[in-house]
Amino acid sequence: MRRWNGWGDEATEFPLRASAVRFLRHRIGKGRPLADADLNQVIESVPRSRLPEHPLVDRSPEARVRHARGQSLGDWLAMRSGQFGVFPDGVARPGDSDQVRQLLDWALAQGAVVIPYGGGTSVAGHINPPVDDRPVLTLSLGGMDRLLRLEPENRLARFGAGTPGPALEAQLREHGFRLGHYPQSWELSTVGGWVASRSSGQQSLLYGRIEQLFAGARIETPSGSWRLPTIPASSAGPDAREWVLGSEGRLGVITEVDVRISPLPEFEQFYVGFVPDWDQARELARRLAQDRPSLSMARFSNAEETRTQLRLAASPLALSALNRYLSLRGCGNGRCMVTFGASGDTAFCRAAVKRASALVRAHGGVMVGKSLGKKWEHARFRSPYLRHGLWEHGYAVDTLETCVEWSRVDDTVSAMENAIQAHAGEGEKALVFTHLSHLYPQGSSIYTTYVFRCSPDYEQTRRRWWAMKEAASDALVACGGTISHQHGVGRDHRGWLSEEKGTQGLAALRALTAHFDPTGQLNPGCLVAEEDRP
Ligand SMILES: Cc1cc2nc3c(=O)[nH]c(=O)nc-3n(C[C@H](O)[C@H](O)[C@H](O)COP(=O)(O)OP(=O)(O)OC[C@H]3O[C@@H](n4cnc5c(N)ncnc54)[C@H](O)[C@@H]3O)c2cc1C
Repeated sequence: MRRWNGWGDEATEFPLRASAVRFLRHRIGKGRPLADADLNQVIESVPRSRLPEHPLVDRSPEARVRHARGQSLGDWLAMRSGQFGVFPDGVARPGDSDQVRQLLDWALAQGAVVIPYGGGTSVAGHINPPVDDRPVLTLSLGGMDRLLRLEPENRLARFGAGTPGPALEAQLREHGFRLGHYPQSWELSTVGGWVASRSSGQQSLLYGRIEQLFAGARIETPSGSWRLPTIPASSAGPDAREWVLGSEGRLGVITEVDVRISPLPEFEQFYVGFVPDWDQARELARRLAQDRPSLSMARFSNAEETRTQLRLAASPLALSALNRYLSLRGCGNGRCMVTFGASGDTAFCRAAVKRASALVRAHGGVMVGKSLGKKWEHARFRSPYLRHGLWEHGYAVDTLETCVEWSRVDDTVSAMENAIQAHAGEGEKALVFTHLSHLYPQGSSIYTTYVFRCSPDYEQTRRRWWAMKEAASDALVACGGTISHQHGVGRDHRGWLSEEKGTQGLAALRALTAHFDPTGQLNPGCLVAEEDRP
């Protein structure tokens, strides 16, 4: 069963090793565990629903609790403390596009706010019901999780928008295909959510971001139904698919998604190497992005991330043997971990791996065999469970991400990390570390994680979290970065959108939402603010 107040399945744990707890205590102080609220108490606090009965709408308090929050740290603190603030008035679970149309028309007639809900894995406040005089209906697409059409010749597949990653890949695998879109939230996030929030998967180097995989859709909007055809390419004006990508539930409910698929790879393996320092790691990343040696993924951890990841994952004995070996091979304390993978035709992949390994060595580095690569593959979707292990020991964790040109990478990393550290709180420290993992010839995404110990109470912990997030967001935007490379805008990042879109761009975005949703009932406050409407 899915956890009501955290990540993933209740049966899956990721406890911290004793050596990892010692490491955290040494770096940021002894953790301060906070007491968790009880589900039954939270259920009792849910007010009466303001929606009338409907056969497809569940108004039970438990369903409303389970759909009230996403997965940002702010959401986590709200769920753990039991201080939710607002709950949706009902949760609808349609089984097909016609039922979505029916529910949307019904909700619009009730004057209700409608929040499209995929997997609820948003980390930017996308699906949180707003404080509103109108009732709120959360429209969960989870029942629409099937392969609807397959066109092998055209390498196209159509899915119900609520299909989560594992179900999507399993249905394609039966026919010898894959999508290849693997965000870390893959276990729970859905194909409709990926499109609506412009997601990027771990193997974007080969398969592309969701923009490259998204071919067409059916969308139920307040203004009517809309089918986006799967034309491979067109010069007939702006591409309407771009309006839907990143629309965050503001234009309509995506009910069916057409995606571009690939044959299952003949070969797929992941490898780990180390280079002596960050300058080498960043230059190697740039070289790989610009030479395009046909890898499917590549990730470059800075020295702090390398240290922390190995401390959390490896036994002290194995770690000290590895460190000794790396030091002997010229990768001392500043060592940075490089993870890369190749997928596809065997001969092609072997050549790509050979070339990438040679580049690691050319940057003073060393490859360490396949076992660490296998470990990465095994843990790639398990790491979100680490949040639980940290929380039990009194530590909170959050991430921030952006994308900048290569010439700005170093300044942006420093600005983000310093801003977080400077706002960790009086007498407090944060453990801050960064990696580059989505590479483009022009630049790279930057992904920064920060771990800090909780304050003595929830409110202080929340305030410190927001101070760090706000300062780092100001810093990354000041460096010319986007407020989000892959997590989207939601409600949490809205304040930083104008720097990227400009006055004209924002006005056009508002006009677009007003066209599809003239009465402002679809996910108001997400992406752009209501009061800013023309
Ligand atoms: C641990 C963790 C790791 C993550 N890793 C990644 C990562 O590697 N890459 C990445 O890109 N993101 C990542 N994310 C963020 C998140 O998973 C993505 O934004 C994902 O695309 C959201 O999908 P979802 O189905 O959960 O959508 P939801 O969270 O349910 O919704 C997100 C937004 O999309 C809208 N929406 C959802 N479905 C529809 C629909 N059918 N029609 C219209 N609007 C819809 C919602 O209204 C909302 O505005 C991560 C999140 C977590 C918690």
